[in-house]
Amino acid sequence: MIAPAPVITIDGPSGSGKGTVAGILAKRLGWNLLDSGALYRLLAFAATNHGVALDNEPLLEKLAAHLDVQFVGATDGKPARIVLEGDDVTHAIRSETVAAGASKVAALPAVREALLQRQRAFQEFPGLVADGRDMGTVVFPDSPLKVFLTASAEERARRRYLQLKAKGDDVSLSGLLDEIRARDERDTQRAIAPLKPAADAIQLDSTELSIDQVLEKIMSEIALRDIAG
Ligand SMILES: Nc1ncnc2c1ncn2[C@@H]1O[C@H](COP(=O)(O)OP(=O)(O)OP(=O)(O)O)[C@@H](O)[C@H]1O
Ligand SMILES: Nc1ccn([C@H]2C[C@H](O)[C@@H](COP(=O)(O)O)O2)c(=O)n1
Repeated sequence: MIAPAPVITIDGPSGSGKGTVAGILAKRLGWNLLDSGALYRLLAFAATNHGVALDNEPLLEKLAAHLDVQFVGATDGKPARIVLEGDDVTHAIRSETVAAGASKVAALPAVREALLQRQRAFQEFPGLVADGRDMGTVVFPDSPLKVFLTASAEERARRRYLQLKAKGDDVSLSGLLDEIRARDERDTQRAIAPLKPAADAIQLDSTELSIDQVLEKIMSEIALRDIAG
């Protein structure tokens, strides 16, 4: 029997650097990338466009099962464009409003079930780097390397502040810290697939680490496990 493509999972709270690190790692290894948070963001965005309430589980389940989305091209390990129902929503789904909506729909069991196979379909050769909240605990429990990446809420808010300011968004540091804390609370306290480290995850606190230092630590775990050939 042929072994399935290897998966490296990177889970953690918002702003810990998962997406950044996963994108660079996927590019460096030449592997596929799954940004699972994008799927929850896309669902929240589509629901709002279609006038579906973010707590209407039966309708959200249907929408999730039939989500018409394409991840187009790839630069720096990330899709160049995300197209939802024919519209380019690459940037639109990155707002804090959409993030808060994503965190709400993600708490619904039927929604998570409807998105499960779509996420698993990303497991293709030569390998997959998957980032999210439950990649190591639920979606890819057999992953040979699970990383749980954290940072203090203050540092994550600071990073998000710099990121959004650089885009020209009018945001406040204290507002972002409140949003991050609210999202942490929802993501860790929900009944299904809560944000938590898998029992066999390695935990990395990036509060005082640069992106390169985080990558270096993960690369040495990859080498230790001889995962990437
Ligand atoms: N170790 C680090 N040091 C400094 N800045 C960092 C570090 N890691 C990530 N960043 C920056 O923090 C911001 C948020 O990072 P990123 O989007 O990767 O976080 P995330 O965990 O994927 O968040 P989300 O779950 O909300 O998508 C980005 O601007 C990124 O460049
Ligand atoms: N595997 C995942 C990925 C994401 N979510 C939810 C929780 C987050 O608050 C929201 C947005 O994710 P982000 O793009 O910020 O990583 O989606 C989840 O429940 N499970």
